[in-house]
Amino acid sequence: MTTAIERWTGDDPYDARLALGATGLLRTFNEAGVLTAADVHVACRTADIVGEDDETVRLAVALAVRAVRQGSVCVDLDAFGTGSSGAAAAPAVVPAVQGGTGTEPDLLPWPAAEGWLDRVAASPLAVRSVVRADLGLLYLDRYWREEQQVRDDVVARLAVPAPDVDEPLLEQSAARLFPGDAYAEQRAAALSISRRRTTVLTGGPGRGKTTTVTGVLALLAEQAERTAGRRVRIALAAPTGKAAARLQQAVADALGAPPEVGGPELTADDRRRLAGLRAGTLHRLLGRRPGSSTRFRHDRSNRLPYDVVVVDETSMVSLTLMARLLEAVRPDARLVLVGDPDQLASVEAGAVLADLVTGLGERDADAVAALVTDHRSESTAITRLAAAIQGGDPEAVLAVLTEGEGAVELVHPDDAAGLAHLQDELTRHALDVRGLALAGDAAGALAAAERHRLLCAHREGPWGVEHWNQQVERWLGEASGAYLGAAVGARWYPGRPVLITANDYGLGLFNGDTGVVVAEGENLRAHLDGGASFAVSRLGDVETLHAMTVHKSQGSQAEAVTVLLPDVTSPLLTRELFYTAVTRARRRVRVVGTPDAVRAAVDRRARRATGLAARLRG
Ligand SMILES: Nc1ncnc2c1ncn2[C@@H]1O[C@H](COP(=O)(O)OP(=O)(O)OP(=O)(O)O)[C@@H](O)[C@H]1O
Repeated sequence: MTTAIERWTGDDPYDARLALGATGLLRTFNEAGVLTAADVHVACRTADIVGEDDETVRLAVALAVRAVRQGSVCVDLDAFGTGSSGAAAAPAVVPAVQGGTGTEPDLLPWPAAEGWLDRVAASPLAVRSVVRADLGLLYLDRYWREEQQVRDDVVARLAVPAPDVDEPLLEQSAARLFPGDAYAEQRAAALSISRRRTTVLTGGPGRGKTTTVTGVLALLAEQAERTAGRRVRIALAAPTGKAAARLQQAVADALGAPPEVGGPELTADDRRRLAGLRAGTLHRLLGRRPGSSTRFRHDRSNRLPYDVVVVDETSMVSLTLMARLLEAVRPDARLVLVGDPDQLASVEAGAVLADLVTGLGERDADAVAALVTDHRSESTAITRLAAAIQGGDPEAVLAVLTEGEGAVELVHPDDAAGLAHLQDELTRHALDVRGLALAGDAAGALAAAERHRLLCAHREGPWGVEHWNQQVERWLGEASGAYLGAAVGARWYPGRPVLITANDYGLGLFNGDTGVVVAEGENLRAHLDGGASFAVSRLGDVETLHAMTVHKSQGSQAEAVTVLLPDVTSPLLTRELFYTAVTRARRRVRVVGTPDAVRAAVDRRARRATGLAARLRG
């Protein structure tokens, strides 16, 4: 085995992750913390049904189930087996968790890499399409089909003849909407998007993605009106409610903003043509189908009725959701996938945006438009920090963090004064939000909540969300002379920031929506970003949001951000996590962690095994 491997650890003989009935190889790998009970059970059940008793094949299937659980779409057995050369599409490269009770992964009886996948490919499990061996990788059937479908739909979209455009009009409007050298990069991207059916538009924070999208929409609306005499039908979507609300606000701001001197000029006609543009979640766009979480109302037989579909924060879109989106978009519609491929990938399996950028980019370079110029002047230190993380140079990252420009700082976890300062700031921030919420000022409380965000890698443990939520509630309670928080039986209180954790189509609530609980007379109401409000008794799946995970923070930003880096042994500590956390901040970033944790974060990649890039290339 050439790859470090993430394991669970524990010394409880009744741990639910232990598969008590397991035998042989699966038992050994389960006890070592490599496989969970669920991985073992799925492998055993499916193998039993087809009568497959080769233990190495069963182990391979269990590793494929495990891979999906960890965000990969498939597993590269070659990277695990002994005598392997360590293939490129390696499984998640993460450190072995120290102090496990079981055998160290390197000492486990891994099958020889040579011939392992071939045995699986010849097994009745592959013959009956339970698993698929393809591209040297092993897939569970569903993910293989989805990856194939995404590839086929993307390639089919590339083969559709280019849309008709009035070139002189396009050139003229592009020069008006993206004037001069300052907008040259965005103008080129906008022209390319306008002339194609499918484009991926990439760029980090502040690279001008929203400005480009707004300008493109104005170009296309003008083309539709002047050449076809009709309104262009536009859908704007993002994977979470929060990201959709942010997109909506950004587009509304761009449409409403007075033209800057030398900047883009949206005419009254542009504004009229785009008036009323609204953004929503991808789930809402595709339409719920009762009884199914993976199928939607709009699909291949009931396409979306839009000429242009723009998806923001595409890095958060899983393989499954991308498959559903691609089958629902009309083949002749323009599809613009916008995002930052350096961010963390989707919570569910896949790394679709990154795969599209590499795979599609190699197939058809014009299909990927990259914006690289930073237009944000608010904090150059944050920009430099993000660039240093992207560049993968730990010492450069530490240098930016310790230069002490005020906008970025590094606090050692043993620095008592630094932590006391953090406590003060968190308490003051929570008190501000509470004061406004007690006064019934919902808009003020929502705006105040956005001023600072505390981000953790983990949910549990001393550097996890649960601990820090309780901690802030205790400090807030002490400072305001009240008992606050679920820990003291007061789950709902004015000033409680909340995060919705499940979609509720009835109430129009989406996983990722955020808000604040506000006092209204005797009653408590949760006011959400985006305008809706509900009596707190109507909300089911909610968490407190004094702290949140970096994963959940994707698609949102705050004035200031504090990032709590976990210990170097944490498998979550990766470059993508660190970059995503830091780029949530608009003006100030405080990183709490040891220099070694910073180095480890920059050095480790959160790689996911997928075959999409290779499929798109081929
Ligand atoms: N070419 C440009 N010249 C000067 N300022 C620009 C240019 N393009 C965009 N801006 C300004 O830079 C800021 C960031 O632009 P924009 O919101 O389009 O970027 P973004 O990539 O969408 O950022 P985010 O990822 O944070 O949403 C905005 O204030 C915008 O007005």
